[in-house]
Amino acid sequence: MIHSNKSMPANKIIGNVSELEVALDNKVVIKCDQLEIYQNKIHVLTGPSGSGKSTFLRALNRLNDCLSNARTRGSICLQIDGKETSIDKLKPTQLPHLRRKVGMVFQSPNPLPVSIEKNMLLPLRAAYKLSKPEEQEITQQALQLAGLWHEVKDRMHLAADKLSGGQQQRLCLARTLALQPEILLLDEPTASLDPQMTEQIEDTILQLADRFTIVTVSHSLAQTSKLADFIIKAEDGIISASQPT
Ligand SMILES: Nc1ncnc2c1ncn2[C@@H]1O[C@H](COP(=O)(O)OP(=O)(O)OP(=O)(O)O)[C@@H](O)[C@H]1O
Repeated sequence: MIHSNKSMPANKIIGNVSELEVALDNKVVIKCDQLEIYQNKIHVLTGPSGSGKSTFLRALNRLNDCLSNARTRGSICLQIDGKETSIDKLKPTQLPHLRRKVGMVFQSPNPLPVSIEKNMLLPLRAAYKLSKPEEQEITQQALQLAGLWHEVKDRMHLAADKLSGGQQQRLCLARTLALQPEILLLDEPTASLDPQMTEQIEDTILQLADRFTIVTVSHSLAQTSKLADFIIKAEDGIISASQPT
C-alpha cells in the first residue's frame, strides 16, 4: 500500500549528496559539492538548458549507469526502506530496487503501447508478487493519487495512447507511484502540456508531497514559486542549493 509520511517532523534530512561529479564522454558535466534533500519537501531544480539538471536527477537513482559513456564519482546517501543507503556502493543487482524507491517520471509521457490497465500491471508484476486484489487496490490508489482514476476507471482496457497528453503524463506518474517509491524525480513533468493541464499536474505535485519527497525540474519561475520548498540551482554544471523559499 502507498503510505503517508504526514506526521514526519519538518525539514528532516533524508538525502545527502557530497563531492558528486558526473562525466559524459570524459567531460565533467555536473559537479555538486554538497546538497541536502528533505523529507516530504518539494525541491525544484532550475537552470538553463544544458546546465545538467537531467544528469543530476539521473544521478539520484543511478540511471546514468545505463549510459555507456557515463562515469560517476562521489557519494549520495539516501534514506530508503528506513535505512541510510550509500547508493554509490550498491551492486548492479540492487539497482532495480533503488529505481523503484527513487522513481522517475520523464519530460514527455512514455506510456507502453498497451492498455491503461497493462501500463499499471506490467511494471507492478515485474517488481512484486501480489494477489489480484492487492494489484487492483494499488492500481486504483496510484491512479487516484495521480488524479486520473475518475477519468479512466470505466475504460481501463483503452489503449494508453488514446489518452490526452496530460492524462498520459498522469498515467506515467501513477505507474511510478504504484511501485511504492519514497523519492520522486520529475524531469520537467509539464514540459509538453498546455496551461490548464500544467496547473492540474502542479496541484497534484503539491498533494503528493504529503507522501513523497520530490525533486522536480522546472524552467518556469511561476511554477518554481508555486511548488518549491527548496530551490536547487544548476549553472554550467554546478549544482547547488538555494535558501529555502
Ligand atoms: N548521453 C549524453 N552523452 C554525452 N553528453 C550528454 C548526454 N546527455 C547530455 N549530455 C550533455 O550533458 C550536459 C548536461 O545535459 P543535461 O541533459 O543534464 O542538461 P539539462 O539542464 O537537463 O538540459 P535541458 O534543460 O535542455 O533538458 C549537456 O552539455 C549535454 O549536452
